[in-house]
Amino acid sequence: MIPAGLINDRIERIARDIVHELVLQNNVGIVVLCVLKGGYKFFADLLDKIKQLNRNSEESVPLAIDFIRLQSYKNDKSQGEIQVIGGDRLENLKGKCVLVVEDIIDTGRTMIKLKELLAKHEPECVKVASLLVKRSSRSTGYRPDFTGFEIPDEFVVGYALDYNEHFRDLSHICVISESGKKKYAV
Ligand SMILES: O=P(O)(O)OC[C@H]1O[C@H](OP(=O)(O)OP(=O)(O)O)[C@H](O)[C@@H]1O
Ligand SMILES: Oc1ncnc2c1N=NC2
Ligand SMILES: [Mg+2]
Ligand SMILES: [Mg+2]
Repeated sequence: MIPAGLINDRIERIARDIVHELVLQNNVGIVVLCVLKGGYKFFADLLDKIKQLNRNSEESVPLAIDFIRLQSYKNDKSQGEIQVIGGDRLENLKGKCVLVVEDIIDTGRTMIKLKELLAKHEPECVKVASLLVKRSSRSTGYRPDFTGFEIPDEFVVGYALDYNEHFRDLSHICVISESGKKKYAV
């Protein structure tokens, strides 16, 4: 389990790393791209921290935001096929530095698919921040540029992570029990 307080502290640290690496060393516009649905909590809290840091530093860079919805999980398994369900048209990413904000990298398929999609729009650079990275044998080995926590190969919910759309509203990140998986299986 990762309690909300620990998540908050870790996001403060990641925000600092991102501001140093991305915001201060960039002369192109930055677009922060939220990967819905699971990424929305990390996205909102991370943006708040980045804005706080921006306010305190003399130079602050305007951050544009964009959303894309990608779906591939049913129960606790990736369906292999990543569906792109709506989201902004990504034309305005051309020449920009894109910061992708995701909740978790498990097999890595979602991120690989997203990077392919983004490449078509010729961004200046793509950096990925994921709150969680799962150490799993199913992983393609993809690693994001910024990571919150490395977690063991367990299915977790809460803080916008779901199991068939349940438990996104939990404040903490918890491992779902076998009985919970059975009860909410589709
Ligand atoms: O690395 P992967 O194995 O691809 O798994 C990670 C992705 O799967 C989940 O999304 P999901 O398909 O559950 O959609 P959701 O974000 O709407 O919950 C999660 O939010 C990541 O986007
Ligand atoms: O542990 C997880 N919890 C929620 N959603 C996902 C997970 N792994 N890949 C997608
Ligand atoms: Mg997702
Ligand atoms: Mg999900």
